[in-house]
This record gives sequence, structure tokens and C-alpha cells, in this order.
Amino acid sequence: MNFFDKLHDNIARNQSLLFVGLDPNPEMMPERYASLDIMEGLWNWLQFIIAETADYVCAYKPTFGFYEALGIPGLELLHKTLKAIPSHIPIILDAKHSDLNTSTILARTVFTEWGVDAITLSPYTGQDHVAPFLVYPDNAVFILCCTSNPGAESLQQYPVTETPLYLQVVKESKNWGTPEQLGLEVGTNNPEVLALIRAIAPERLIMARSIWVEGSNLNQIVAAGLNDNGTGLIIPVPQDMLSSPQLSQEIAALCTEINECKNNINDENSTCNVWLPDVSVSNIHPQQDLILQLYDIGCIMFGSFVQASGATFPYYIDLRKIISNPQVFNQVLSGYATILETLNFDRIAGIPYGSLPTATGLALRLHCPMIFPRKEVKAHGTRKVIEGNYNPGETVVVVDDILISGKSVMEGAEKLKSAGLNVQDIVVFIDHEQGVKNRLSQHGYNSYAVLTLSEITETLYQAGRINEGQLLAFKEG
Ligand SMILES: O=P(O)(O)OC[C@H]1O[C@H](OP(=O)(O)OP(=O)(O)O)[C@H](O)[C@@H]1O
Ligand SMILES: O=C(O)c1cc(=O)[nH]c(=O)[nH]1
Repeated sequence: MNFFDKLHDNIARNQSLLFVGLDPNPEMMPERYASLDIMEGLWNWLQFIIAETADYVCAYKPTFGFYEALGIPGLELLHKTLKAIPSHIPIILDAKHSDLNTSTILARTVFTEWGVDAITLSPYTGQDHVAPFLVYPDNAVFILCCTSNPGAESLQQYPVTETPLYLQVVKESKNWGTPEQLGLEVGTNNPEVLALIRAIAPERLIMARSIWVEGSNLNQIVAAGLNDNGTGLIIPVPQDMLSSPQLSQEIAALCTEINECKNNINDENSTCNVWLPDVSVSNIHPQQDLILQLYDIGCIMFGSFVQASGATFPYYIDLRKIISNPQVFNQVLSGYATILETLNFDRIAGIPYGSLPTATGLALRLHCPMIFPRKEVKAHGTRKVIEGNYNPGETVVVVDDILISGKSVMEGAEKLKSAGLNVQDIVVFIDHEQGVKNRLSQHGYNSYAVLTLSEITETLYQAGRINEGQLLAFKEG
């Protein structure tokens, strides 16, 4: 089970948004363990914390640095601790790792050997450093975008008047991984900061930190951090509580308090206008995150472009770029897969060249053989029109990236039909609309699209990515 599902199962099972830090910090170890050898004292304390809290948490978060600081016995203690955590509870290793050369090996070690579910990472070394952790589909990362350290403010808030760096980190990191694989670590007790981040990242899981300082308003923090569905936020148990001999009673009470707070907010939908930024959250498209990422990686361009049909449009949609962004590519494949799973077929055919990587990805994801009709037949070699093996009479689903006039998919489908294959269903990522589906239907094809061009343009407009003039350019095509 992937991290996201495991976390949500546990939130539901324990009715808790709380996560507990499992930190063998000798300075915080309660007096009652002081007579023991230090490693034994820390181990007893950690076991006590797990036993007392396992029914009240959604996740555990061991901090790597505390274990490292104890040397070899510390690493042994980490392994014992990881093993002692009940297997249904997800583990977030707090490593804030950002050492480029070691990412690949550390990702493999923590995810495949240590059984860690998620890890915290620093963003400063960019996607290059995060990507090695995201090749494990069942695991996740939390990107540190903001801390409560006073000394960090001059960096985080820079430049004060425009988008401060911490919000830029949020925007940028959204391009690195899917909402299921990439969450945000947010250290603040300021609900305004949390609300600004939530407005930019409505779909991301937020791991709150540093909220338990004097004067914090729990209700405002929870209201600012929850997403539109009243979820998407996990909250730390205060460090002091973990030293208490009555830990289970105290954490149960805190859990109840947070749930009451959450339920009241969700019931009243009482997000407070005083600190909610002026961002419209109504009518958010379920694929908003993906649409914005496609725009941000340059798949949607403005300018005078000649189309395959010979017409000139004031824009061009270039979905070929997705292959260079594995996270985006993966989400695009999921969009297609949701439709393909409802259809019956023996093989998948991609339309060259743009859709060959997509068809390949889908063939691998759905464990289905692939073929493709060639664009041009070679004058050497086998001179085949269709590449790949197939048997006449089989049913083929055709996959292409975009329907503009529908000419390319129909030509491809005709080649497949000439070889004795049945083609009825055509699945594309974007339907340019303008009646092309009807045209395909008149030729006997059912067509399905993950997104329509108008859904994309409306979403980009609402999110402020394109202006009115650009919106009109799309509408008037
Ligand atoms: O509906 P249509 O009017 O046919 O336009 C859409 C087609 O155009 C593009 O391919 P293109 O011809 O640019 O070739 P490529 O994929 O090889 O780059 C795109 O990949 C579609 O297949
Ligand atoms: O050739 C076209 O018409 C065309 C292809 C494509 O990928 N995107 C687009 O906007 N037009």
C-alpha cells in the first residue's frame, strides 16, 4: 500500500491527525529512565511512547539526526525503533536530506531496506535531488518549505514585496511530484502563512510543525491548514507531552480536541476571512494540479503555429514535453488509465510519434501488448505498416495525445483496420472540441478525452496563469 493510502487508512482507523516524533534526545529523556544506561533508557522511553500512542496517531516521525548523533548504537536503536512501530502505521523519516550525490543510494536504503514510508527533504538542491526519492511509487517525500526559526526569516521571506521564497518553494516543488507522493513540511504557528501555502497548494498534504508555542490559536491553525475537503493536514504531538507518564490519556485528550476543532470547522465551513488570502477556491477542477504543471513545464504555448491540418492557431499544445518530466508523465498516464480501464481491448496502439511514449507507458502500466501503425513505411527492412505482433480479429484501442481535426487518429485507425484489427475506441488526453468527437462518431469511432481544451483554459485563467486575452485566443482558436 502506498504512503498516502496508508496514512489515510490510519487517520480513519485512529480518528487522528496527530503524528509523534520518535526522537532519542538525551536532553529530553524523562528522569524516570535516568538510572539506566543511556541507550537502554532511550530505548525504554521510545518503546513506552510507541505503546502509549499507537492507538492515537496517524504516523510516526523519527528524526534521523538524533539517532546519528548516538553513533553506531544510535543506528542500531533506529532499526529497533523502526521494527517496533506497528506495520500499519506509516513512518516518516525526518532527515531533511539534501546531499545530491547520496540521494539515489539513501532513497534505496531507507525505502527498500529500512521500510520507511516517507522522508523529509530540503528543497534547495532542486528536483535533481528529490527525483531519486520519487521513483518509488509507494513512498513519499515532504519538502521543507518553511520553518519557524527566527534566523530563517530573512531567507524565507525574500523578496519581501513579491512572492517570498517559501511560497516559491511551494510552487516549484508542485512540479516535482504528484500530490500522493509529495507533501509539504510547514513550520509555523502563523495561520496566515499556512493559509497562503494552502491557497497555492490546495491538493497537497501539509505536515505542520512548530505550532505549539505560547499564544498559538489551534482553531485558526487547523482552519488554515485543512483543505477544501476538511483533510490534508497532519499535526505534531507537542514534544513535552512525550515525557509525561500519562502520555496515553494526554494524547487521547489532544486527539479529541483536534477532532472537535476539525469537525466544527468542517461543519461551519468557518474558514476565517481575516487571514484567508483572496483566492477563489470554488469550482476547482479535480485535475487542477496537473493542468497547472502542464502549463508550467511549457506544454501550452502562445504564438502563431501552423497545425497538422494546415490551419494557423494563436497557440500550440505540445504534450510531447511530458516525457522529460516523469512526475507529470506519470499523472498523465493515470488520466488515460482511468478511461482505458473501462474499455475492452486486446492491444494498445499509439499514434506516432507524439503518443508512442504514452502508449508504451500504458502498455507497461496495464500489462497489455502494444503495437503502432507507422507514419511512413520504410523502403528497407521489413517494410511493415504496423510494428509489433498482433492477430487479425483482435480489438485495439487507439491512444493519441490531442484531437485537433481527428485526421491523425483516423488515419492510424484505418491502417490498423486494413490489417484486420477491430478499432472502435480512441482515447486522447486533450479534446480540442469544435465537433471533432462527432466527426469521429460519424466514422464509427467512440472517442474519450481525459481533459477538454476549455477545462484546461478555464483552470489556467482561474489560477491566474493566463490573462483574458490569452483565454480569448483559445476560445476563438
Ligand atoms: O487531430 P489532428 O488534426 O490530426 O492533430 C493532432 C495530431 O497532431 C499531432 O501530431 P503531429 O502530426 O504533429 O505529429 P508527431 O506526433 O509525430 O509530432 C498530435 O500528436 C496528434 O496526433
Ligand atoms: O498539429 C496540430 O494540429 C497540433 C498538434 C499538437 O500536438 N498540438 C496542437 O495544438 N496542434
